[in-house]
Amino acid sequence: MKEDEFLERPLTETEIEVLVDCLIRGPAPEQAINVSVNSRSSEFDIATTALAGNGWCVVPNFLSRIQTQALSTECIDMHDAQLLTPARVGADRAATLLRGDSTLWFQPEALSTRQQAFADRIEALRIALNRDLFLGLVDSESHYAVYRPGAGYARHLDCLRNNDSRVISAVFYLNEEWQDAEGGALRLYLADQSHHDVFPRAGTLLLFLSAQFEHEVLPATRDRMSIACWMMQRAHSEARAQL
Ligand SMILES: O=C(O)CCC(=O)C(=O)O
Ligand SMILES: [Fe+2]
Repeated sequence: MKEDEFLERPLTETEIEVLVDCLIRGPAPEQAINVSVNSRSSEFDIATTALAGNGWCVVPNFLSRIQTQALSTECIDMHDAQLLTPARVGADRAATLLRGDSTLWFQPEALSTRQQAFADRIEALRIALNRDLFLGLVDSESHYAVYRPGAGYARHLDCLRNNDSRVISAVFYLNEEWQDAEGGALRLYLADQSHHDVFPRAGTLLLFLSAQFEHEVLPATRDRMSIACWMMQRAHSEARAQL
């Protein structure tokens, strides 16, 4: 294949895997040529450009339909088994007025196969964001969230008190055949005082800068499932402590 031809089309999944692999581990000798040719091009180019311009973006079909359905089933099963617990806001145990979801944090050392598929994609995205936007993201954390009908999350910012480590908020939705009339939009408040509603359709990933965008989860008429994820930089307080 000619090098120009290679650059003019999006990368295949295999090429992306190779690229990510090389970024993490360094290229295997037989992969080195392709990777150097493609080091500025990835399937997340549209997302990183939009994020750089607007501070937020929507990535459709972040995982395959089968992978998304598998996560959705696992989330429902874990919810039915009462493994999710009512979320808290900071140290407040009676926060249900502000926030009505139940959550279960992913355990990085004990991910299910389906959670691993999500974590691998997030890792590829984290690497692309660092490469293209120099965000210095070192880690991520994720949890399942279920909002029962009528539950929401009042307008808020995702930054934790006394901790500036969260840089990117990423919300991945797990709801098949969601209808707008069922509500449940994530309302993102924009700098010009307008807002943008993102409906929680299966396969959609919403990304936004955690410190810049207040947002709110509107109540829905059916169960609403998602994976909420944050990509983090080293907290400045932590960095200072290590100096
Ligand atoms: O589920 C969503 O759309 C957003 C959830 C959220 O804002 C949060 O967990 O901080
Ligand atoms: Fe949030």
